Amino acid sequence: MAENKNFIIDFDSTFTKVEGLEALAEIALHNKPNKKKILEKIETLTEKAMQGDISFRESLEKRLALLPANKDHLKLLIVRLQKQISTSFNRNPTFFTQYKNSIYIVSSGFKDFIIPVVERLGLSAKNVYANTFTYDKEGNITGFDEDNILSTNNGKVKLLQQLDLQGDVYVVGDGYTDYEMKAAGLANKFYAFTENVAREKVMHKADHITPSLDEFLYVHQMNRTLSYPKNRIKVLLLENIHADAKKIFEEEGYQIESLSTALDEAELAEKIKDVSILGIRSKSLLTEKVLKQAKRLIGVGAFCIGTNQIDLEACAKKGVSVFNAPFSNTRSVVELAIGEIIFLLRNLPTKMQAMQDGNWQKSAQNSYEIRGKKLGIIGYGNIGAQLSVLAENMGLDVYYYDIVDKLPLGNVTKCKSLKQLLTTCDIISLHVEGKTENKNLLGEEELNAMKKGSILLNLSRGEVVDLNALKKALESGNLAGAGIDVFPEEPKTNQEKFTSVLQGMPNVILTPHIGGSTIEAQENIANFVANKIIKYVNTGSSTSSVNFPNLQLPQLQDAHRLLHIHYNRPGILAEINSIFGQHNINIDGQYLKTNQQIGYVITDVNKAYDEAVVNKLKSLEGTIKFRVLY
Ligand SMILES: NC(=O)C1=CN([C@@H]2O[C@H](COP(=O)(O)OP(=O)(O)OC[C@H]3O[C@@H](n4cnc5c(N)ncnc54)[C@H](O)[C@@H]3O)[C@@H](O)[C@H]2O)C=CC1
Ligand SMILES: O=C(O)C(=O)COP(=O)(O)O
Repeated sequence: MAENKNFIIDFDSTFTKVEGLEALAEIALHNKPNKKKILEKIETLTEKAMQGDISFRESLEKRLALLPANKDHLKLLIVRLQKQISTSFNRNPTFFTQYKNSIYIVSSGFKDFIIPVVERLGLSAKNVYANTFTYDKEGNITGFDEDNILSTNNGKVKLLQQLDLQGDVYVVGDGYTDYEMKAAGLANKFYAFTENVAREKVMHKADHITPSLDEFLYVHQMNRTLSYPKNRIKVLLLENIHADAKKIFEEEGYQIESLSTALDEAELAEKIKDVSILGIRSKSLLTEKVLKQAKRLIGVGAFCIGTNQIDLEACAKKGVSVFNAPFSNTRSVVELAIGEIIFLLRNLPTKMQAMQDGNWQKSAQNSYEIRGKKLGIIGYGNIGAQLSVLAENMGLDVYYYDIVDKLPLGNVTKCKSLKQLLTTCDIISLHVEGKTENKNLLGEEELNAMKKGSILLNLSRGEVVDLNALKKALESGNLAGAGIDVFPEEPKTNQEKFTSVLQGMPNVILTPHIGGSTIEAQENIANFVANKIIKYVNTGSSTSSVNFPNLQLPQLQDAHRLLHIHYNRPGILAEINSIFGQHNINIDGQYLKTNQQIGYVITDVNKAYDEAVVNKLKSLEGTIKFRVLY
């Protein structure tokens, strides 16, 4: 209850993102030649006092002596600080209006600039306890009111003793002097506020570290703008995902752990326990066994195209939405395939190795142009279709085979069967997904059906080709070469050894699953997937999720959004709406989509609703997950 709680809030680097005196020095020293040096001295003095290394009085006296500021500078400072109110403070205006009489700004800064800033969030001057400047006749700052208790050492403690507040006292601040109020027994708890600056020494003393005001309000179960503080969302990124993803999640306020390798099942099962968002690439297997341990998982990002490494159904049944990047690395795969086709038709792998060994093999034997050759693409999806366009432009005659009806682009010829494609083409390139049905799609029989002297590319998934059969086909001379980027068993890290039956074979290109490994692709993937996940967390929007019904949702406006994920069974929407009806809830908007496993219902309701509704929705039979957004 507000009447029993008092909130002591620091100003510099807590209420605002910056230190007031430092910002004032920036303004006052504008265009002055010694600006940098003086600013550095002022910052050092501030930091020393904040860390508790020198007395506050000493720091203040020294800082003001360095500061040639006047009232005009102060006016500019106020405008600047009003724009630099901490993000999470600005995000929670109702906290300030609702508790304005119980919030005290206690600062060693100066009322001259604090009051006009805190008034912006509805606080009044009478609840601001801070120092005041003294001025000369021209309005230059000459010093500070030395009788003010806050200008003395231990000033905040003495002030709080004088205030003699009744009820609980909670201190929120970033400095050591804020902690001292708790240490003196004058506050129940000290919350180290780290949104703008995180000081080890202060955090170490805190009862609770609060990376934003949202966390403080969440802990106290008070009225707030965000239902769940973002700093509580833990993200685990594996397999060297591009640094942009970490940056994007960090800017959103999430906690990130980033590893360069994949983890095995047992390691991942252990690590995933408190993770809300998992980011992986093609190596990490996300099995049902791992998912059993994932108590807080909301979303998974496959920072690649393939999702065969993820048990998508088990994820859906756990209410975990999975996102991938279906286009971002397609061009990179296509470019590598084109390069390999040229290399293999010119017999380059063999010739290059000979040069390395000191053998000069100038000859046109076994070397061909790609122009006019027949390229057969298995799997005419995003990669296959793009390859067909580029290859056709380079003069290849393109054929494709797909199990799904696909629009042929350009002059491409569609084959009715895999056999037709294999027996027609000089080059076969695989671009199918890695589902179980595609295991050994090209085995002995299919490889034998290929034209004599043809070449094979596999840049899709390792299991799709039987490598022992491929070895035989190469040895028999039926196949003249192969480019293989993916393998049934791939090392988890760059330190692990790689072995394959194809090692040492002539005219074979072996690459370490790098079809999509270009700077451009990795950067695009990081941005695409990270933003999709953030949108899902913030709005519930599941557009382009690979295992959830896709719902594109409007921006939430002055409403609560209730997200209900359930097993897909008849009648559940009616049951949900009957709960709303029983509680007289006004529905602003409702969105429903189902897939084979699950149903996803999103209901926007007006602000006021009974908590009992949430409990009823959560306990409705068939419920998998329930989230409230506001
Ligand atoms: N080497 C690498 O670094 C990379 C590998 N990939 C792999 O390439 C695969 C394909 O990527 P996209 O073209 O973006 O996927 P996509 O989903 O757009 O296309 C796959 C196509 O294969 C077809 N298909 C599936 N099974 C088939 C079969 N048995 N016979 C004929 N057609 C079949 C599907 O109907 C679909 O049209 C990914 O699933 C991934 O495994 C993707 C990116 C990078
Ligand atoms: O995008 C895909 O499916 C790939 O195979 C690329 O995987 P990677 O991100 O390189 O582990």
